[in-house]
Amino acid sequence: MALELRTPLADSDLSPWTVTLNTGFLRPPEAPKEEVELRREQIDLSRTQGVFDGDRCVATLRSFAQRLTAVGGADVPADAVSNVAVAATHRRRGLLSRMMDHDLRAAKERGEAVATLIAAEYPIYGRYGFGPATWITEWQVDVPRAALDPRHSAPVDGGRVDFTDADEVRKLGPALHERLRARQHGVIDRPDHWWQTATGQRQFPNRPWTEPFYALYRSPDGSVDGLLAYTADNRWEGNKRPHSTATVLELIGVTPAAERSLWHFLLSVDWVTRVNTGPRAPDDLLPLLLGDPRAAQITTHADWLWLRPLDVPQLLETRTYPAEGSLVLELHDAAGLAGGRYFLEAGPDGAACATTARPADLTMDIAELGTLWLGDESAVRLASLGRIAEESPGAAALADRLLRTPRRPWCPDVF
Ligand SMILES: CC(=O)SCCNC(=O)CCNC(=O)[C@H](O)C(C)(C)COP(=O)(O)OP(=O)(O)OC[C@H]1O[C@@H](n2cnc3c(N)ncnc32)[C@H](O)[C@@H]1OP(=O)(O)O
Repeated sequence: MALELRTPLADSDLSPWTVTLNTGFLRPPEAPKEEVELRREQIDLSRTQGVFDGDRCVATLRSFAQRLTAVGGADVPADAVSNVAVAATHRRRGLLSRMMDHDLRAAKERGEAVATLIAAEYPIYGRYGFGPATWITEWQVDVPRAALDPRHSAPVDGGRVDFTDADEVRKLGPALHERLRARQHGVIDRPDHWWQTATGQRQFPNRPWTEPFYALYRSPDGSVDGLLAYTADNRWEGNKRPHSTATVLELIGVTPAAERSLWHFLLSVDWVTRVNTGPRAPDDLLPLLLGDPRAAQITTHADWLWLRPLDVPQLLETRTYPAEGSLVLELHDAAGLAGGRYFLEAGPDGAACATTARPADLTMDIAELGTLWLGDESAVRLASLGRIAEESPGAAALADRLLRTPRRPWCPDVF
C-alpha cells in the first residue's frame, strides 16, 4: 500500500500522530486525552504532517511561525521545524526527506527567511541545507571551590533580588524576554503557551513537573532586568552535611549586573553545594564571575540551533555589520530553494544584497551560510576545512571581519 502524506493534519489524526511521535522519542507509546487536548491548542494543524500506512500513522513533522533575532537585534521570520519522528518500522525509506522537502517549500512560499531546528543527532539535517549556527555549554559548579565573596550574595549595585511565584513570572517574564530578544542574537520568540508550560500552568501528563524556585532581579531604578528559575534536590551526606544540587531552568538578564547578581545569588543559597547551569552560551559570564573559574567544569558542549537559509537577501540585509566591505557569495543549494550568486555590500550604516553576475569571492553550500549568519563560526576556519572555497585571496578573512560578533549567539530554548 502506498504511504500517504497528510497535511494539513485532520483533527481526528492527532491522536495516532501523538502516539507515533511519543514512540519515536522513546516516551510511553500512548496519547492521553490531556496531551492531545494540549497539542490541539498549541500546534498549527495546517503546518503539521503525518504519513499514514493505511490507518497507521508512521511519521510526524510539524513546523510553526517563529521570530529569530539577527545580529544587531532586528528579527526575521523563521520556519521552526519540530516533532520529527519516523516509526522504526518505516525508517530509512525516505519519509523524513519527503516531509522536510514539503515543509521547506511551503516555508519558502510563505516568505520565511530561514528554517530552524534543534537536531536530535548531528548527522541528520546537513543534507537538507541546515548548518549548526549556535552552540551551548553546560557547566557544573562546585560551589565551595568557587571562592565567592560572601558579600556578593546580595547585588552590589544597589539592585535587589526577590523570590517570586509563577503568576508573577507569567506577568513579568514576557516583557523581560522581549528585551532579551532585542539584544541577544540567536534568541527566538516565546508564544504565550511557552510561559504556561514553562511555569506549570499547563502540563503534559506524561512529563513529571516540579515547581521551581523563581527569583527576579530589579535594578536600582526598579526595572525587572533578570529572571532566575531553578530546582534543587535536598540531599545530605553522612554527618549531617548538606549536599544539594541546584539546576537552572532559566537565567536571563538584560544587563551584566542582572546576570552577575542572579548567579551570585544562586551560588550563595544555603545547602547548595553544586549548581548545574543548563544550556548557556559558550561565552557565558559565569566562569569568570567565580573566584576560581576552575570550579565550573564543562559537562556538555554541543551544537544547538541549526539554520537553513531560505531567503538570502532578507537574511543578509536584516543583520548589522561592524565594518565596511563587499563580497560575492556563490551558494549551492541542491534543493533549489535559495541558491545563486549574491552581491553583499555591507557597512555599519546598513547592507544591500541582490543576485549578481560578478565573479564569486567565496563559494559554499547553503548550509555553510546557515552556520555563518549569526556570526559564531569563522569563514577562515571553514575554508581551512575545505567547506568554503576562497575564489579571491583574503575573501574569507573579509567575511570574518563583516560577519563575526564580539559576543556569541545564544538560543536559550528547546523546541
Ligand atoms: C527537529 C527534531 O525534531 S529532531 C528529532 C529527530 N527524531 C529522532 O531522532 C527520533 C528517532 N529517529 C527517527 O525518527 C528517524 O530515524 C529520523 C527522523 C531521524 C530519520 O527518518 P528516516 O525517514 O529514516 O530518514 P530518511 O529515510 O528520509 O533519511 C534520509 C537520509 O538521511 C539519513 N539519515 C536519517 N537519519 C539519520 C541518522 N539518525 N543518522 C545518520 N543519517 C541519517 C538516511 O540514511 C538517508 O540517507 P541517504 O539519503 O544517503 O540514504
